[in-house]
Amino acid sequence: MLLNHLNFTIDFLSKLNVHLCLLSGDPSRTRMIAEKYLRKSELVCDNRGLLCYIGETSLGMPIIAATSGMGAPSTSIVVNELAQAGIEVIIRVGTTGSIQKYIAPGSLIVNYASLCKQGAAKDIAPNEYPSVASPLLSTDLYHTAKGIHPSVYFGINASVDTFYEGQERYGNANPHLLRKQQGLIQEYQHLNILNFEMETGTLFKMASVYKFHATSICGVVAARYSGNEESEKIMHNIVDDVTDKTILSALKTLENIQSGKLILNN
Ligand SMILES: O=P(O)(O)O[C@H]1O[C@H](CO)[C@@H](O)[C@H]1O
Ligand SMILES: O=c1cc[nH]c(=O)[nH]1
Repeated sequence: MLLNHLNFTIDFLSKLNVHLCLLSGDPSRTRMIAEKYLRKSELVCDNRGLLCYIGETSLGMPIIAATSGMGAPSTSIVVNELAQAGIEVIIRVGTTGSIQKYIAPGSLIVNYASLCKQGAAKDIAPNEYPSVASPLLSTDLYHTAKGIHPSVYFGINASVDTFYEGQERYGNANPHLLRKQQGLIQEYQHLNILNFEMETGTLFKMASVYKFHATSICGVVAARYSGNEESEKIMHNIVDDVTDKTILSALKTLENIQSGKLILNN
């Protein structure tokens, strides 16, 4: 049977025995994972920009590189279908904006929990349901990333539904933010929330409800703490470097599972 949006069959993946996934918001990141980091990669889905590739890690074992698209609704569809296809471990490999002044662009952030302000997640679990990563997977990813990059942070993120209003951006089509959005960055600094992005919170809730393992690593491409209009924009010059480091870290953690070095509880 074909999955509805990922146009491969459940049987196809189960025959290949693929249970591990790297999930990117951006399809070009998915393609880069497949073409630059996986052996024998093969495109298995190109529906609606949701590119998915199957390939082998350096251990010669299969993984899937999949695309969530931007935001929770698209993520909820892709993750549900990946879970139907037997995926047991998902690492989100993303980009993010830093909220804390001590986290500079170019750093990496592993999130182990989210403040999940996402509408789609409310269809899956009550709002109060914790949005938490798999502890063992996240810890391994954090230590792995520390071995690859000097500047790695471990903490809570805010997953929101909008890139502009929900992340307190002023320099765009809507400079008149609702009162509840004004001062958000300062409030989140006091709450020790490290970063903004748009998928992790829903992914974590889905992982707990569906019983699979998930964590998230993002490269910091915007400094949202400075109040400076320029720094509100994505720093395209650092995207490639941080993307490489996030992918390398996440792949190594999946290889730790494949080699038996990392054993996840059920
Ligand atoms: O880089 P990706 O994985 O797309 O993640 C981040 O970038 C997008 C916004 O530009 C959102 O999807 C956000 O979560
Ligand atoms: O500032 C940013 C950067 C990437 N992704 C986001 O959601 N926000």
